Amino acid sequence: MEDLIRELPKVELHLHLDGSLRVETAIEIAQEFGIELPTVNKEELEDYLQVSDDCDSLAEYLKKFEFALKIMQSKEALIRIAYELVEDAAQENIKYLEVRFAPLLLTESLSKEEVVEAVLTGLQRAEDDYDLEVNLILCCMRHQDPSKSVEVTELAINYLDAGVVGIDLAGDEANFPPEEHEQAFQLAKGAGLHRTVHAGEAAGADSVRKAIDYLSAERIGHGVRINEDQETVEIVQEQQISLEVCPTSNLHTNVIPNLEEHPIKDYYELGILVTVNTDNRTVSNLTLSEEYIALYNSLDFELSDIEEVILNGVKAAFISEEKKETLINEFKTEFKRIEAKYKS
Ligand SMILES: O=c1[nH]cnc2c1ncn2[C@H]1C[C@H](O)[C@@H](CO)O1
Ligand SMILES: [Zn+2]
Repeated sequence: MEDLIRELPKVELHLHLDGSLRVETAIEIAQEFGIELPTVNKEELEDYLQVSDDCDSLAEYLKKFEFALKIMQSKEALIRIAYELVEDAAQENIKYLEVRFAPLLLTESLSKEEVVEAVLTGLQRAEDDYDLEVNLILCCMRHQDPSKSVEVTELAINYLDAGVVGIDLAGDEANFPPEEHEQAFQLAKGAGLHRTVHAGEAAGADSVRKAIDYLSAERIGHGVRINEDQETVEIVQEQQISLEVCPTSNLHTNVIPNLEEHPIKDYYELGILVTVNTDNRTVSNLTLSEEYIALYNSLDFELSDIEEVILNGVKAAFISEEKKETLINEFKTEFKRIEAKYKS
């Protein structure tokens, strides 16, 4: 079953570039550019880039991005890291990928335009070399002044036809409410940019409601805690807001006590459009296939459920209805072929 899951065509919608760089790459870039790291030993550096079992909150989890952000301040680094992330995704048969990052955290020596262009270059080179489509989402950060979110949105609008499809709001949810960023998100909506918001992770259902009401979120990053309020669950159902669920990340930020108690199965059974994602491959030391295997082993998802969740990912993707239909048909054919192969 595990091999079969690895082979299934997949989609990933919630994946942070700065939480997913290869540890070896971090070391090589640091050496090449004279960036100081606490250690150049791979196993030791993993402790700085990966979350430990005793991480007890999102705020603590977010500290794991410090060294990655230091390494990602040059064009060369950004091109390489973006390329390698798509390569890693292609290796587990991801056919459609949305990558996200916060451009304003990477402007120590580059302009924000140079940052976005370097990432797009890396993504597009990998798209040319591998059989998958990739789009980019730019993150606004909760702790930054709302005017910075407007700046990120304007940047996203400039690259709307060049690979950027939407904006996100990320960062410390417990201490910074979403409504302050309303102007940016309404600007995005008016310009035809898609909107996703991290919510219902380190704060409750109220945070999800605000993301929908003030920020016109079409998708919610995580949304684990919507079940704290029945009305919010109903709104998510009625408005067909999709959830970018990242079960292992939720375990690491201490939103759930163990995978078996993750509410994703309840949401799936209610007909909510749940999708499955890794969030941060390096921080959580995880692949998307492993995340699906966890659903199978810990949450009683059957193969048909897993396939349905994969198709939910296509339905929730920030692409045209036409592309969705093409991908859904391709995936269904592949599902049948792979199932037949493993039966025989
Ligand atoms: O799960 C998350 N919740 C909130 N913020 C997050 C999460 N994972 C990553 N981030 C932040 C840290 C990164 O620097 C930023 C942009 O990728 O997004
Ligand atoms: Zn995230």
